[in-house]
This record gives sequence, structure tokens and C-alpha cells, in this order.
Amino acid sequence: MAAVSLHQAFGAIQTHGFCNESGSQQRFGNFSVKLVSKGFGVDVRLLKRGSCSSSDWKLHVIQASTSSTSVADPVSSPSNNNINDSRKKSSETALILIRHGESLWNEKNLFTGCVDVPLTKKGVEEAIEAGKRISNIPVDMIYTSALIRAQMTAMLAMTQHRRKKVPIIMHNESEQAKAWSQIFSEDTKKQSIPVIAAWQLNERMYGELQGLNKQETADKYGKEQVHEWRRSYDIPPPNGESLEMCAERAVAYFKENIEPQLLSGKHVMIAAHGNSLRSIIMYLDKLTSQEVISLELSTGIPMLYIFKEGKFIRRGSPVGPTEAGVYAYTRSLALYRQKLDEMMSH
Ligand SMILES: O=C(O)[C@@H](CO)OP(=O)(O)O
Repeated sequence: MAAVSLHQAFGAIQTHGFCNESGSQQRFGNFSVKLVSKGFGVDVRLLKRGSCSSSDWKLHVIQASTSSTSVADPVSSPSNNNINDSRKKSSETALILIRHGESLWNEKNLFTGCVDVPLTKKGVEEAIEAGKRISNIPVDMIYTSALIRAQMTAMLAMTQHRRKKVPIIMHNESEQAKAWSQIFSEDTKKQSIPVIAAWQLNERMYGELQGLNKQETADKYGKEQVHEWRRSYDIPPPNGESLEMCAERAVAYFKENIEPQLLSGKHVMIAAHGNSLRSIIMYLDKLTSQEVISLELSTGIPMLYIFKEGKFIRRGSPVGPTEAGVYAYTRSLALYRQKLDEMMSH
């Protein structure tokens, strides 16, 4: 975090808070002030309680930008001396997991697996609701499976996000697709969120159960057999993938592609499926193959993890902006939300 004295850094100051420019001796806690200097909008926080003697002020620089309307992303503004380098040294990043909203085959109670079925109207509503819950959590990158129900969920959820960045699907499937979808403005790029679709995050392949009715299958093969196919760790359904096989690709993808992004300071959202997410959660929460049997994920409920010092800390499901109990928030996330509130009130 950059600690600079007020006079060192800026000439004119406008404060929003308890202090005024005359430097009265009021006591105060952390609050945001806006410095305007040489046409640059710079948001800062006071480092510690103290007097308003401006020469003594130590300031936390949250973000400097040339645009007064740009949103400071306080979560990615960590303790280091170089604001341009802030992202790399971010001390914590957010990881959001969302199982897709209800699909047309969930509604019909059919085994779906890798069949590419869209959301129902209820699923669309669930995705929007999920979006409200995460509307204050920073998102820099989105990973989805290659299946439309996960992609619809991610996109619908992002319609609710207060940061208003634009999610853009990356097309790297061929050189031409890559070339033809290039963006030629750095500013526009900064206001967008890359969306990466990866088949490795697809639902577990359900083999010869795909398209069959779950109840009828249980009636035919017995409840226990079907439960074993659906929830055991290492028993695959006929010609399909076990959870273990699904984990081999989904968790490997997570480790190779997503973890490095979190490590580099990016906040990530993953929209995927009941079983591909169960396998990832098994890894994040260090569940045993016995414990994962009883792990059930509801459609459209976002889960939040904080990645800090190489560890994943489960924070529960974020609540919406109107709800009081923001138990999911860390201090950094609360700051990010505060920033968004400030942006909205301007
Ligand atoms: O049909 C599927 O693809 C999955 C998720 O809906 O079923 P299960 O409930 O057995 O995980």
C-alpha cells in the first residue's frame, strides 16, 4: 500500500468525510476522500486515525486513474508501493462458483450429462437472482463449461453486476476466430471480462443414462444402484464417467488454468454443473470420497471462496445488496462494495 504524505502527493484536496480543509483536530476512522490533482481523480483512504493536519496524513492509494468515473477495485489494491503493480500482489482474490439454473431436462427429471440443453424460464430467473447475490463481488474473468446452460447462467448473472463490465466470450478455437474477434481499444478491453468456455468443466458424462428419466431408471434398476451411479465417487454409470473421472479433467483444468489466474490477483467466476463443481469443491474443501457423496448443489446458488495465501476459504453464499447480513464479505470485499456504492451515488 502506498503511504504518502498529503503534501508530498497533491496540492489541492477535496474531502468527503469528517474533515475539512482547515485541518481541524477531529478524530475519525477509515473513510474515503477524493483528491483532485492535476486533473487526475485519485481515490485514497486514510491510513490510520489521527488529526486532520494535512502534512501528517498518511494515505492509502486505492486507485489512480485518468477518469473520474472509473471504478476503483479496492480488492485488487493491496499493500504495495506501486499502484500500477497492485494486481499482482493482491493479498486475496474471490472465487465464485455457480451451478447453472434449472434446465429443461432438470424440469423433466432426465439425466442430462453432456447433452446441451438450455435453461427453463425458472432457470433464467434463478440465474438473474444469483447475479443479484454476486453483484457486489469483483469479477475479472469468467470460466464456463462448453454447455449453453452454464453459459446462459453466467451471462444472465452478469446482467445484474454493479460494476457493469461487459462479459465477452473468447474465441480461440482457430487462428481465424481469434483474429476476427480482436478488440483494438485498451480502454474497452479494461471494461470487459473475458469469458472462457472449457469442455473440461462440462457436466460429468452420464453415458447410457443420458436422456433417461431418473425416477423410471430408479424403478427399473433399483434406488440403490441408481444412487451409486449418481453419487458414488468411483462407480461410473454404464459407459459414462464416474465423479473421479470427471475430477480428472475438471480439477486438472482448475489447477492448470484457473488457480494461476487467482494467484495473479484475478477474481474469477466459474459457471458449471452439479458434478463438475462437486469435483472442484471436493478439491477446494479437501473432502474425502466418502464426504463428497452427500454434497448436493442447488441450481443457481452462488458459492464464494476467498483465495488467500494459497488457501481456499469458503465464505458461504453472497447475499444481495438489500440484505443486511453480509456474512460473505471480507474487509476487502466490503471496500469494493463501498466503492460501487460511491460510484452509484455520483
Ligand atoms: O442429469 C445430470 O446431468 C445431473 C445434474 O442434473 O444429474 P444428477 O442429479 O444425477 O447429478
